[in-house]
Order: sequence, then structure tokens, then C-alpha cells
Amino acid sequence: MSKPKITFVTGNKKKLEEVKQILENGEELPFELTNSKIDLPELQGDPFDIAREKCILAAKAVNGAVLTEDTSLCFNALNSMPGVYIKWFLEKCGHEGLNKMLDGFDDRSAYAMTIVAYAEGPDKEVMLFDGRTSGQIVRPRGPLDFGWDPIFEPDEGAGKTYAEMTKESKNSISHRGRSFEKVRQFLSENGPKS
Ligand SMILES: O=P(O)(O)OP(=O)(O)OP(=O)(O)OC[C@H]1O[C@@H](n2cnc3c(O)ncnc32)[C@H](O)[C@@H]1O
Ligand SMILES: [Mg+2]
Repeated sequence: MSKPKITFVTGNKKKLEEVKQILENGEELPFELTNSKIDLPELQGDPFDIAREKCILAAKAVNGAVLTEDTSLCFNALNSMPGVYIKWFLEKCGHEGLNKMLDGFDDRSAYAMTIVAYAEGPDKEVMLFDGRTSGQIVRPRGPLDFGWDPIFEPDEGAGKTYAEMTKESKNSISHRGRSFEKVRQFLSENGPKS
């Protein structure tokens, strides 16, 4: 019997790579994860409201079970900004600009947060799963191929930035790893039935 499908809707291929690794690591999943590259609108406001709205749009577009996720990078000295707007700050200001934003402060601490949203279909209840990792904003170190990884040094990363860590190490302590572990637990009991 074929497994029920869940579509992970994201326009970001690095996210997709990590999510596949996180979910494929460990016990076999009772569903098949497929991907759709629909670029969903970047909504504004409270991160949990954004995650919920994005998932509703994705479930309508796919007309089936979907996962979506939103990732924020929150600077404590700036009362959690840029937060959900990190995509635009990174694009416009770069790693150096993000660092400079904190140069007037003693506190360079930050946290990364992923909120995953799941809906079994359009008009179904949306479930949210969050994961957080605390760290420091540092001058860029390591490969430049995924977003702000080179400037985020997690407190549990033995002094390495996310970019300097292996994928396995990053996933084991990351905002995304933590949120998708909750998703795995939930879906192994409550996932779609074929
Ligand atoms: O289609 P979606 O899933 O929304 O993909 P996106 O790239 O638009 O992603 P977000 O809206 O969640 O914006 C988050 C920004 O942070 C970046 N990002 C997300 N996760 C990251 C991670 O684990 N490490 C570094 N950068 C990350 C990502 O490239 C974006 O610039
Ligand atoms: Mg986005």
C-alpha cells in the first residue's frame, strides 16, 4: 500500500535539503514527503500568525496535506528584530550590514526560530511547531551557501558558526531540527491516512 503524501511547500532549496535530512534520519516515516516550489507571499506581523496564514495559502494551492515553515533571526538588543523580516535585511544589508547593526550594543546575542505549520488540507485545522536556538551574531566564518549561517554562532556549537558545522551537527541543535522533531512525533501518530 502506498504511503499518504505530504507536500513541503517552499521556494528555498537549502531548507528542503535540511528538512529531508532531518526527517529521513531515524525511524521510517508513515508518509512520503514531496516538494512544491510555490513562492508563497512574505506576510507581515506576528510570526505565529504568519506561519498559520502561509500554511492556509499552501494547502489551498496544493489541495492536500502540506507543511510550510518560516524562519526568523531575532536580535535581542533590537527587541527581536529583524525577526521574520530577516530575508530582506540579509538581501539588502548582507552579513556585514547585519553585524554593523549591533556594533553600537554590548549585547550581540540572538536566537533563530523556525515555526513549522501543518494542515491536512484546505479548511483543516493548522498545527504549529516551533523550535529555537540561541547564539551570538559574529563576523562571517565558513561557507556562504545558506543565508545567515556564517554569522550565527550557536551557544551549543563549540565556537563554530552554523556554516562551519557539519549538516548533522547543525541539524542536531538547530531551530529547524528542533521544530521538525516535534513535527515527526505529531505526524507519526496523527498524519494523513491513505
Ligand atoms: O519559501 P520559503 O519557505 O518561505 O523560503 P524563504 O527563503 O522565503 O525563507 P523565509 O521566508 O523563512 O525567510 C528566512 C530567511 O532566512 C534564511 N534562512 C532560513 N533558514 C536558515 C538557516 O537555517 N540558516 C541560514 N539562513 C536561513 C532564508 O534564506 C531567508 O533569507
Ligand atoms: Mg519566505
